[in-house]
Amino acid sequence: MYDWLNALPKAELHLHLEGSLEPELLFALAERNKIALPWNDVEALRSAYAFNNLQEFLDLYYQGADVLRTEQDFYDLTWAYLLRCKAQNVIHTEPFFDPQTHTDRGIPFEVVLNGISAALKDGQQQLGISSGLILSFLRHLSEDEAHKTLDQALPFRDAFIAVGLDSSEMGHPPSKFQRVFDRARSEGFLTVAHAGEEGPPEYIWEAIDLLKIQRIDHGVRAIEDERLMQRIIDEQIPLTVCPLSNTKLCVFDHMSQHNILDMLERGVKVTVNSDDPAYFGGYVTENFHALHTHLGMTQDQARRLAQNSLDARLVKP
Ligand SMILES: Nc1ncnc2[nH]cnc12
Ligand SMILES: [Zn+2]
Repeated sequence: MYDWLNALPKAELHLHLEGSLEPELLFALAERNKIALPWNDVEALRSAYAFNNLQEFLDLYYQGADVLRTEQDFYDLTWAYLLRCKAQNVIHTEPFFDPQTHTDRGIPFEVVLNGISAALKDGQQQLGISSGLILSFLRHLSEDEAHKTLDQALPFRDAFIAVGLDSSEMGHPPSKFQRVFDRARSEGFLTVAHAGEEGPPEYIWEAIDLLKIQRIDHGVRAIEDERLMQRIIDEQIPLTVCPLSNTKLCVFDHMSQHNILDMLERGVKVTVNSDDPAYFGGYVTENFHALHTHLGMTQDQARRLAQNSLDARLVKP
């Protein structure tokens, strides 16, 4: 089944480039940039990847991103991810990057963007993988900070298809970013937002009604609100679900409790994604395979999930 799932053509719609930083590359970049690390080796770092919640993961994710300093570093990060896409027949990807994670450390916005964009262009030309980049605001920071990031992005507007919202969800509802999302939409960007990963269904309502999103990232807590479920089904609002992430971050205690196939069978446009594969133990195929192993996902269900990912692209082929 693994090989069959791997060969299925699919799109990835929820992937943080910073979360695809494998420990081996993290160590190589630390050496290249002469940065001392608090871990002795790759194994010691990997063994730190045990999380009780989103925040514990984010603390390590931001620490790991500190090795990314130069345009070449961002190129290498993105290229390594695109090679994984090629190996798993991901024919299209719409990755996130978090500019504030880097600009707050003094890395110029253009350094980050140039490295990523050059790799995405090579991915199209050399690997045949199409893409659309999503600029994600960090929700634990202020809306003013997000406005400044949007200002920095406007001269490069052709490099992005959408803005998104990620980082610590609880206490940072979508409504906090309504004005900057209004502005982004008026500048021609599409919008997506993480909502209902750890946060309540109310945050999903706000993402739909206030941020006017095209897709919900995660959204698994929608199942707690029947009226919300009907809305998502009626309007076919896609959810970019990340099964391995949800179990690693204890959103579900075990994969056998995940609700993605229940949602699929109820007519929700759910898709399968890897979120932060270097930290959660697998890329897209591993996520599909876990659904087969623990939930008995059939080939027909896998085909529908893969088709949903192609249908839910923001960049139409
Ligand atoms: N799963 C996730 N949720 C929120 N912010 C993130 N940043 C990277 N991964 C994330
Ligand atoms: Zn995410």
